[in-house]
Amino acid sequence: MTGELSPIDKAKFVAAKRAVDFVEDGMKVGLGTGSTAAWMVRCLGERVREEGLRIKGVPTSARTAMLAREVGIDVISLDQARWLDVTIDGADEFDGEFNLIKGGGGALLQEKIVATASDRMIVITDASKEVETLGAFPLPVEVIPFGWQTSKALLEELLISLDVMGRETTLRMNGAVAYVTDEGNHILDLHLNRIGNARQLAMALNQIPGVVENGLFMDICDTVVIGYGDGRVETRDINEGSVQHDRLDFVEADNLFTDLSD
Ligand SMILES: O=C[C@H](O)[C@H](O)[C@H](O)COP(=O)(O)O
Repeated sequence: MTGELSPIDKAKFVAAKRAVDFVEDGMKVGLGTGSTAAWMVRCLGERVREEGLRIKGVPTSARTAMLAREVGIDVISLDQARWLDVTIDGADEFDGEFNLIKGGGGALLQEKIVATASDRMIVITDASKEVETLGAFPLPVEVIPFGWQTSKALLEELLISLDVMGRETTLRMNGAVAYVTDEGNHILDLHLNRIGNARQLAMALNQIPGVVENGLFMDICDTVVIGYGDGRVETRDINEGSVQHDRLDFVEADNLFTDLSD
């Protein structure tokens, strides 16, 4: 099966594999959402089964909860956990200061709450997600369904007042109907190209009535683990200012591969 993995999936796998080394016995762990995070959940499940690692996992979506249970992780809610030792999650973009765009998979709200309630957030990613300036990836904004078109209009006015470059705003669709998040909300994707002042935009977006949360994760991520298709892994830590390199193989992906489409 490993022979069929694309270089990008290999990169995601090795990043996930390295990141679960940070999880220790007894920890409460936030479990991210997305294709990269799904590898991490599988790798963590393997440690639970093989090493008897005792952890509690707090999933950030219904799909992650299902996968976590499938691989043998003890799942609890954030309210049961209250505070977490670490959260490991993917990202759609990250910059040099470890600020992120997340929510490409629609899970940004639970992801932000869980990551913020953690001592440490580790992002796992392939190298393609690194950017100089955030914004090439459309920025997801979660809005409540009631009056979403009014929220969209207010949001577009805000972008003009902040002089943000690209201003196209699209309602995320699921086939012919509006996409609905785990919390029953919709997502507006902002096609901005380049976000000059992400900090200012993140704060201003959440002031708009109807906006629940936005996909800018500012000052939340501590560590970025970058995987490469040839098995190399780079770990950057913002607090220690360190960069570590090593190399993993793909053998274990054979056992862990279940459903890449997550
Ligand atoms: O809502 C989804 C999450 O923010 C994901 O972590 C993000 O979209 C990255 O997903 P993937 O690992 O599939 O590229």
